[in-house]
Amino acid sequence: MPAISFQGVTKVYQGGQGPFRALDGVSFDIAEGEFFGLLGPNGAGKTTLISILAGLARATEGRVTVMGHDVVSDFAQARHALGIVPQELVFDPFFSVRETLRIQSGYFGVRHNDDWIDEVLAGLGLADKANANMRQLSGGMKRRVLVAQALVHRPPVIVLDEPTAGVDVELRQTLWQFVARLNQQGHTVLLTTHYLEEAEALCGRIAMLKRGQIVALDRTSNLLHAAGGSMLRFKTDDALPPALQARARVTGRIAQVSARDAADVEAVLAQLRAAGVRVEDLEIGRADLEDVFLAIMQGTATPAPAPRQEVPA
Ligand SMILES: Nc1ncnc2c1ncn2[C@@H]1O[C@H](COP(=O)(O)OP(=O)(O)OP(=O)(O)O)[C@@H](O)[C@H]1O
Repeated sequence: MPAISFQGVTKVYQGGQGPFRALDGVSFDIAEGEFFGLLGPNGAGKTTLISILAGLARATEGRVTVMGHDVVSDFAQARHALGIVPQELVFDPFFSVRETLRIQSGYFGVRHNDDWIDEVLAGLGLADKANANMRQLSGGMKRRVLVAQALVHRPPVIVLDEPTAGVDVELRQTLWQFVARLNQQGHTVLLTTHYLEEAEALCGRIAMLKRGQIVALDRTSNLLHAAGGSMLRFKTDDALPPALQARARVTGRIAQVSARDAADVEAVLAQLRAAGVRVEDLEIGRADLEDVFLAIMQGTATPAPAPRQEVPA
């Protein structure tokens, strides 16, 4: 049984300019124990998909289950299996951190869970703030409490929606260490993020969403591999020869060209030389997830083979 299953999920919004398909037949499964990344540019439909998963929005068509529970017909069970860390901060300022977490536990019918609350507080670097009032906390500390709140009922499936937007490096590290530990203990994690290096470091598989459709879904290592092994980056004032233009990304004076392997790197350099392109500050590096992401979003890469339902190792 998958931890999360999206089956033909379509969402049509009725807007001023007629109906708009924010999601168009999204289907994929996330297996139990996976650390899964959902990436996409602004407006791709990530928040819409997460809202449907959380039971906050209804799919126009299709079905979503969490640990086998339908998010519509079996809402309470599905919601209980989920720990969702939302983007926005909403708290009652008069309660302490511990009270806030106890109240949240109560919503899920969980009591006498102070040992777990202590573990979560320690894991998130909040142990010394347990008795502080919410209004005394900095924005970053409040964000940690938000994560703690999502975890009080020990959900098997943890959903992090842009959890590190505008968050400092220290919190990002604390958060990732803790979430990685929970994942090792068997919790399934679904992460949406704009920080591609985070997704690359943490996620075993990644789905990329573009205009409401899944355009790539594979193991992170396969996506990186499919993008071509290397990336040449250099500065130039000259126009690239047409053959290279087609596979280059140019931003101002900076050009980036992907290459499959060392022989291909040689071939690119030879083409530049033959065309008389003057190159400065040449660097040859490994393609990273950002390269993959941009290539797929711009349609210059063959995306990884159509969504595969591959069970993680
Ligand atoms: N309530 C709504 N009514 C009409 N259109 C909507 C509504 N909510 C979202 N949309 C549209 O659906 C599309 C997908 O939005 P969504 O918020 O899911 O994208 P996203 O991938 O989460 O983007 P971001 O990274 O900016 O958060 C967008 O074009 C958005 O304008």
